[in-house]
Parts: sequence; C-alpha cells; structure tokens
Amino acid sequence: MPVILIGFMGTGKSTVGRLLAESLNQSFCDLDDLIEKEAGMTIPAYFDTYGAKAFRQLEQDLLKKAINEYDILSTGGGTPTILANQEVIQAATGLTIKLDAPIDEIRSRIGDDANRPIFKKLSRQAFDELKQQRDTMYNQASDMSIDTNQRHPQEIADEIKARIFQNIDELNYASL
Ligand SMILES: Nc1ncnc2c1ncn2[C@@H]1O[C@H](COP(=O)(O)OP(=O)(O)O)[C@@H](O)[C@H]1O
Ligand SMILES: O=C(O)C1=C[C@@H](OP(=O)(O)O)[C@@H](O)[C@H](O)C1
Ligand SMILES: [Mg+2]
Repeated sequence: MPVILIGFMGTGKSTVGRLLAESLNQSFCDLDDLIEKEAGMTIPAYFDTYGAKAFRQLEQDLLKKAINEYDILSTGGGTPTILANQEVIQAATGLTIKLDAPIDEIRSRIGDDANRPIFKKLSRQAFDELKQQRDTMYNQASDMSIDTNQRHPQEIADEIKARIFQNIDELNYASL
C-alpha cells in the first residue's frame, strides 16, 4: 500500500518518509531527489536556469513515474498545488498523509537552508499566506493530517506506521 507524504516545505516530509521506509523495509523515493537526479542539478540551480514553470512540468512527469514505482513517496511542498498532480495523488490506492507544523517552527527549521528557492524569494507575509493557501489543498488531497511540532521525526514515522496497520485491519474487516 503506497504512502504519499504531502505538506508545506519544512514539515519533515523528506526526513519522515526516509525513516518510515527504513522502518517498514520498503522502497522510498523523495521526489525532489529524483528531480535533481534527472535534471543533473540542484533544485535552486534548476529554478535559476529554467524557471518555476519548467520545474513544475518535470515534477509532474516524475510524480507519475514515482507513484507507480515506490512504496513510500515524499513529495515537494508545491506538488499538490498542480491540478494534474492532485488527480494522480487521489487516484493512488494507498494513504496520503499531510504533515504539518506551525509557520514559526517551519521558519526555524528551514531558515538557514539555501535549498528552497521559494522560501528565499518571498517576504515574511507572503510566505505565511502561501502556507494558508496551500493548506487548503493539502487538506483536500490527504486522508489524514499529522502535527509534527515538538515531535521527533522517528516518533512521527512510528505513528504513521501504526496508522497504516490500523488502516489495513479496517480494510480486512470490511471485506469479511
Ligand atoms: N519533527 C521535526 N522536528 C524538528 N525538525 C525537523 C523535524 N522533521 C524535520 N526536521 C528538520 O527540518 C528540516 C526540513 O525537513 P525536511 O524533511 O527536509 O522537510 P520537507 O521535506 O517537508 O521540506 C530539516 O533540517 C530536518 O532535519
Ligand atoms: O514548496 C515548494 O514549492 C517547493 C518545495 C520543495 O520541497 P520541500 O517541501 O521538500 O522543501 C521543493 O520541491 C521546491 O523547492 C519547491
Ligand atoms: Mg523535502
């Protein structure tokens, strides 16, 4: 059953996804890593060279591929903002989980990281508004939401694991 992690940048999708896959001994893909591998450059370099539109197109192409090939998929914060991606995520048969954190916690997590071109470019207010706007999309696209504030990534991965097994049990009961 594939698990897709969505949510705003800095909520821990990449970190938790990796831990979850290790703990379940399942295959893992971080969509941003796949993009960097395919493009042969970092994400900030790709934004600088080709622009945001080209980035979204490459992301869309690789999402379709990755969703069929991996058990655990960590998306980028902007992935579910594209309608075609929402459709691909909703058509997937597993669980889609939104990770969340308060905006100030996000700022402190990613503040020093030069790897997020969107964070670097936006004013404080625009960044807050972007999160509010995107949260609506994450809520619509996810089956459940997990607050990651003041929690260790391993604890969050363990909670997701428990939820997966709970979900499998419910599906098994429903088919009896
Ligand atoms: N639960 C957490 N508590 C504190 N810091 C975290 C947590 N999860 C991730 N981080 C840190 O926050 C930063 C962003 O995490 P990352 O997994 O890259 O998020 P995302 O993929 O959602 O952008 C990293 O420095 C990571 O170590
Ligand atoms: O929010 C966004 O639009 C983006 C989030 C990033 O991923 P993370 O959410 O893993 O930081 C990465 O895909 C790119 O910088 C664009
Ligand atoms: Mg990430």
